[in-house]
Amino acid sequence: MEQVVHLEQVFYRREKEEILKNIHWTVRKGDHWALLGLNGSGKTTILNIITGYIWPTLGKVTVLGELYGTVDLREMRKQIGWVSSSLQEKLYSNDKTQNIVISGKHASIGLYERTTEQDVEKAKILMEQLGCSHLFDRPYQTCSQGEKQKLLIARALMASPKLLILDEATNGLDFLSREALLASIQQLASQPDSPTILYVTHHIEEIIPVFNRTLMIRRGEVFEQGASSDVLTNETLSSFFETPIRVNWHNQRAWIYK
Ligand SMILES: Nc1ncnc2c1ncn2[C@@H]1O[C@H](COP(=O)(O)OP(=O)(O)OP(=O)(O)O)[C@@H](O)[C@H]1O
Repeated sequence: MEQVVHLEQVFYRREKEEILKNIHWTVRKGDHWALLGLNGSGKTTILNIITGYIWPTLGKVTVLGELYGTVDLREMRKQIGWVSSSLQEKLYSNDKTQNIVISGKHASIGLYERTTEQDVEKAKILMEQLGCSHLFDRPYQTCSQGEKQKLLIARALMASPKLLILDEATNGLDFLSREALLASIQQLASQPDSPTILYVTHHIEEIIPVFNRTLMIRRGEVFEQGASSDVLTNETLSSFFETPIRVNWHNQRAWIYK
C-alpha cells in the first residue's frame, strides 16, 4: 500500500544530546496514527522532521513518495496540514470565521487573495463536516475554544492536504467539547477521501477507533508501534509509563486506571 511517511534510521542530535534515536516508522495510506509520548519524548521533533522544519542528523525521510533532500519543501508543506494550539494565537481574532477557514487555502494569516464562490462553498462544506457551520459569519474571537479547534481543522482542510497533523488538538477543552471534537475527527477520518491523520496526544482515551495504529515514543526512541488494539494493553502501557496501569476497553476506546 502507498506510503505517506517513511522514516528510516532517523537520528537527531543536539549539543551531544540524542533527541531522536534510530526511528523507523512507516505510515501507509488508509491508516490513521496516534502518537503517544510523555512531555519531551520527541513527538514534536518527529513532526518537525516530517514537515521539513528540521533536518535529521542521520537517516532517510520520505513523505508522500518524495525523498527529502531532493524536493522543494515549500511544495511539500502545501500538502501537509498542521493544526496546533499555537496557531490559534497567531490568527487575527477580529476576522470572520469563514475568512479564517478560507485563508487556509493560501496558508496565510489573514485573507489577501480574491475569494471565489467555490472557496466559500468549500469552506461551508468543511464547516458542515466538522459540525461548525452555524458559526459562519461570526467573529472568530467570539467562538469557544472547542469551536476554534474545529475551525482550525476546517482551515487546514481548505488546502486539501494529503497529510493532516493534529497536535494536541483537545488542549484546553472541557469534557463535552473534547468529545464533540473527537466525534468530528472520527467522522472526518472515516471519509474515503480523508487525508492521512497523525494525531498527537498525551491521553490514551483520545485514541478513537479511527486511529487504528499507535506509535509510542519514549526518550527519543520508538517504544512500541502497531495496531492500537495490540499496543494499548496493560502490559505494554505499564512498561511504557513505568508504573502499573490497567486498561478498560469501552466503546472501542482504551481508558486507563492506575
Ligand atoms: N533545538 C533543540 N536543542 C536542544 N534540545 C532540544 C531542541 N529541540 C528539542 N529539544 C529537546 O528534545 C526533547 C524532545 O522535545 P520534543 O519537543 O520533540 O518533545 P515532545 O514529545 O513534543 O514534548 P511535549 O509533549 O512536551 O510537547 C526535549 O527534551 C527538548 O528539550
